[in-house]
Amino acid sequence: MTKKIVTLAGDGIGPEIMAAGLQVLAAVAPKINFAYEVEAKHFGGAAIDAEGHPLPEATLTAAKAADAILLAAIGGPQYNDAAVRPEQGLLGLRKELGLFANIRPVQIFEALKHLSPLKPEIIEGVDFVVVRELTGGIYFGEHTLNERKARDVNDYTYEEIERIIKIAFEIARGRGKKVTSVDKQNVLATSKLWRIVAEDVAKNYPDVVLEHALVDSLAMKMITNPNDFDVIVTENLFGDILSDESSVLPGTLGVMPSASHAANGPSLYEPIHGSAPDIAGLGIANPISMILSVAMMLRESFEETAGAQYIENAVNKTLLEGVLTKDLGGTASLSEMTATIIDNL
Ligand SMILES: NC(=O)C1=CN([C@@H]2O[C@H](COP(=O)(O)OP(=O)(O)OC[C@H]3O[C@@H](n4cnc5c(N)ncnc54)[C@H](O)[C@@H]3O)[C@@H](O)[C@H]2O)C=CC1
Ligand SMILES: CC(C)CC(=O)C(=O)O
Ligand SMILES: [Mg+2]
Repeated sequence: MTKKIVTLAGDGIGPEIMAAGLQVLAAVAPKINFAYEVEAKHFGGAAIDAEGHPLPEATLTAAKAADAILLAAIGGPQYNDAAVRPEQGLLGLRKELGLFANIRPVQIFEALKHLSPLKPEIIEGVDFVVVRELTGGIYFGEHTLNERKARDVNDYTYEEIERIIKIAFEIARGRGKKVTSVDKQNVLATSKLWRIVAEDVAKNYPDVVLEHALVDSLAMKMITNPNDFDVIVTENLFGDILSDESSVLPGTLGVMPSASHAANGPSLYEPIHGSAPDIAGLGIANPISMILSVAMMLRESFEETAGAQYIENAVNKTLLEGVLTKDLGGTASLSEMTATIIDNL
């Protein structure tokens, strides 16, 4: 049956990397007999410009009816002082679709080892997953701002914490059997509850080791001892920051994909980075984050493991051949890298 994929290209480098991701999908589909149709929708700043809202009704309706959603990136400095910002569309979409579980894998491609700013012996074998809670916490609490005082509310219910911790344990069960739950339990009430829930959930997973870590020192250990981690689970804000930090291990945000899942309904796949306004339109963005998001979609929404593997192998081969974009210290353009990945499929 033909699968319906809704694409949200968004802003900045978004349209460039989305085009690359779709070219790779089109090239791999015949190899795996994957039938799909694409419906492109306005989203983020592009939707504000076209329709006056970052998440137009038609976009939301199409996303809800999709089999999977591909999102590139949104945002840009031109919206910094706007009454409505692209980021509100992103948060709104996550909330509307109930995409509470954001999975951000961190792996080091063989070819990238020598490009990492860290010593090869530190990053050798690194393979962990950041599981970020995506529809609660401080991004979704009340925000008030006046000239002399501002306030952002961070709240979590037991159930919101429980469902994301369960996801982390399920993932850990299928891999290294270790969960590192990250909080700021020495200060925050939400973190005290987080730790209690983590302990409760752990009782149902005797085969998985649970450890707790405070977010400040964890941020340091992620860089000095990245091999200590298997599955890291944490709240929305900490997960946002820690996952960007984890991109230092491979050396660039440009190779970092993600998947976001709901209890029911379509999943969404997107790079972890933003719209990179500093390089937008130059044709030099690294498309791998988007291309690997396509691979995650094939594997996690459509059980097309072979298709995902074709893409991942082609990316690895391309990097080994030394076809590198500027963020990786190379001179390849986005289109040269995409074409080489397609040749290597
Ligand atoms: N999911 C989304 O759409 C997200 C949107 N944003 C938005 O993106 C805008 C820019 O935010 P920044 O803080 O600059 O973060 P960013 O992630 O867009 O860029 C940070 C740095 O990484 C580089 N970079 C990112 N992706 C790259 C790629 N594929 N290839 C090569 N280099 C890449 C950029 O050039 C920049 O130097 C803001 O409006 C922000 O709100 C930020 C994060 C996520
Ligand atoms: C608007 C932000 C919450 C987007 C972001 O930084 C992210 O999802 O990683
Ligand atoms: Mg982020």
